[in-house]
Amino acid sequence: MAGDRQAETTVPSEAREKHAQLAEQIEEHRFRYYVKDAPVISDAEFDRLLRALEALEEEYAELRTPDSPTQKVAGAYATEFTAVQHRERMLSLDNAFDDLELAAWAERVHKDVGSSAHHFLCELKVDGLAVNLTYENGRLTRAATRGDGRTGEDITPNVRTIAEIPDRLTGHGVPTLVEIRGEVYFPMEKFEELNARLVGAGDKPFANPRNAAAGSLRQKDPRVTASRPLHMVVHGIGALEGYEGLTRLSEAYDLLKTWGLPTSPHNKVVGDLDGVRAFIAYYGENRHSVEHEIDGVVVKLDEIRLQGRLGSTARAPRWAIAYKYAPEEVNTKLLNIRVGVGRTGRVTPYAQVEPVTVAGSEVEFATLHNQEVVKAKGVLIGDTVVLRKAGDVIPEILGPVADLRDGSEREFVMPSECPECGTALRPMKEGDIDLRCPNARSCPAQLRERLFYLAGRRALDIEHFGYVSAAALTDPLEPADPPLRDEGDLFDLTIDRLLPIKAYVLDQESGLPKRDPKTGEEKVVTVFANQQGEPRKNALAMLENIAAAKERPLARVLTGLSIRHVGPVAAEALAREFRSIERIEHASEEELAATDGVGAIIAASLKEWFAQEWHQEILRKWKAAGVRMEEEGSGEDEGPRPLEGLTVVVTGTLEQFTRDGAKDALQSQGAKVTGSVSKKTSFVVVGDNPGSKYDKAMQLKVPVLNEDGFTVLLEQGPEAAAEAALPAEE
Ligand SMILES: NC(=O)c1ccc[n+]([C@@H]2O[C@H](COP(=O)([O-])OP(=O)(O)OC[C@H]3O[C@@H](n4cnc5c(N)ncnc54)[C@H](O)[C@@H]3O)[C@@H](O)[C@H]2O)c1
Ligand SMILES: [Zn+2]
Repeated sequence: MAGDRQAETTVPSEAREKHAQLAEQIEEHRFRYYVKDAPVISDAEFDRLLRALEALEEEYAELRTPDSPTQKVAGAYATEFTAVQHRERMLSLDNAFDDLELAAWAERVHKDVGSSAHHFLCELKVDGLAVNLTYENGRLTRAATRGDGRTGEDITPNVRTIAEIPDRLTGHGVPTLVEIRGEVYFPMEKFEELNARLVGAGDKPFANPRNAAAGSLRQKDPRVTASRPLHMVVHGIGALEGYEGLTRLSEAYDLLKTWGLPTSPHNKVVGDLDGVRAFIAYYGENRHSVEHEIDGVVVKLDEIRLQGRLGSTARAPRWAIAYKYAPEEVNTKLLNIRVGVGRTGRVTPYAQVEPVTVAGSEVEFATLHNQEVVKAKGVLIGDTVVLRKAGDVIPEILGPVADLRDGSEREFVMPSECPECGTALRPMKEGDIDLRCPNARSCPAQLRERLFYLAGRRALDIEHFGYVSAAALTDPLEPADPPLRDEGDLFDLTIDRLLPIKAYVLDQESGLPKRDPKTGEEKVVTVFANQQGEPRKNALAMLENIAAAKERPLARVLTGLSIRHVGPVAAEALAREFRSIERIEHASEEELAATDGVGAIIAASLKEWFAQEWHQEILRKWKAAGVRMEEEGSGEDEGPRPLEGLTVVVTGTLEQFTRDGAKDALQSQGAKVTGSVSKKTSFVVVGDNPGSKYDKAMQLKVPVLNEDGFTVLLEQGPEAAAEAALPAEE
């Protein structure tokens, strides 16, 4: 035991203790991850533990014994399954967490292969679990998990339920024996559905899709596996007998594909490190356009002979490396589930979590969509949860870490009353899942959100009018009567009304008052006046900008009214077609619905909106204040509108006009342009390849104009055009 004594003399006891502690923690987490399919920490946290262990071993080489977790293929085989030997070992992969580590690996590969020409094969790192499929004379005879790399768990009956995995290899050159390595994964979009089913049956939900894949495959009863939407993608070959002449791994994949195995369409061979970098950058950007979750890119030496020359360590091949992307999943505590009230009164639960950093930003809130989603996800208030932030998408909660529950967690109950105004919540229509606060006019939350939107970039674009102003003007602490009862009063604001206002500083994301970080008290400010009671600069600028906003184009005014379903695009279409709010109001539902980019839902919503008396009052007040109610040039002074009252459909390709050009030409003379042909259509203008609208016109005997007839319409008016119309088929 001389070695031991020597080690004791050089390794400080704290380091040794630290090492033992870390190793034990790591083994514990591996057991939870590989055997129970229920990890309690995130992968990023786990990787940190492993890196800490590696760092210690870097410093004190004596600690790097063969049984250290850094030296083994992680994993185990549970006694519930029959243990099976892999013919060739299944290895793990070394990781690179940044470009420097990647370059260092490439450098070593270059050195080791010497002057031999070589290529890099880039693959996606599929986030699932590894399986080993043994085919003998083309028949699937065994499927196993990775286990500890030498011994895995027999899951043959389970794997047979996966449709993508062939029972028999077909095609030319099928070998006498081959081990196929691949990853089984669970698609993200089916994940919530699975958890909903599990929770419904009183079972534990999974924390994320990776655990769901592992848990679904490692089932005693293969019928359970069969009920889960599992997929597989091939990423390697183990033992191979009875096939000669494979030189490149990329070519081997092509061959496997001809045998019927599910290979990845994303693999790419590149000549140098810059090619690898480009691949990494591309999938870093397009991570979510892939059919499975990925946590990185695996780079492999493509030449099989050179792979053999580089060999493997006890844990991983030297000829491959896994470049890890920034993690998108973290674990955090679900502190509370609150509900927020949106611009249209929709009440949505959202999660308030212990603040965490994920994908580069600090997250404190995550949407939960509606009460059914909360149930489906199976999360309880007080749970540790997996929080995911995928790219620019708003953060979401994937699932709970059920193994960490201590019994103090409680279920979320959807409130029956609006948290801001106390009105009883109800669905808008029977059968709607979403609940709404029906107090649209004066619910402080709805009014605040509407005003904020109205002042926003997509609508009136009023500078210096932000979330705090919206809240202060509609629901101040003082004075008792707010300067705005609703958005109708916006353009009548005066500085005198603003100066006395005191209000909370509201956080836009949660709608909750911000707190002073020192005292913890809710911040109250005189929003528009300084300490001397004089107007703040911003307040004066805001008033100026409100006045200027009266001149915004009609589409923006329309957008700002927060009519359900009428966003900037529909508003634009309506403004172009009808050119004034009055004409929109008086148009029939059919006319509205026939407008390109509008449709039946928006038409119905418009009708509903105009029918409300308080909406009419907003329009009256805005009009009196001088807000633009019609498109520029749509008034009396506009010149003749010889096509007023006509409805025209344009279809097919014209020679002299683009589609928009034809539309503008018609609309500038007062015609209405719609997208579908009906009995009320005055003319259908047809270019080349007109399609079904032409047939419909013929059927309904609507006059059809070719391009010449169209010119007649524009230059000489409807009577002359009727003469120039194509003869209707009898
Ligand atoms: N949260 C926890 O408690 C916990 C515990 C243990 C492990 N883990 C996580 O598991 C991972 C470590 O596991 P590991 O040792 O299997 O290493 P690894 O996942 O980093 O790499 C090896 C594995 O990658 C898979 N893989 C996916 N795509 C591949 C491709 N195209 N080519 C080759 N292989 C591909 C293979 O299954 C292979 O076994 C880490 O992400 C770690 O964070 C987490
Ligand atoms: Zn309300």
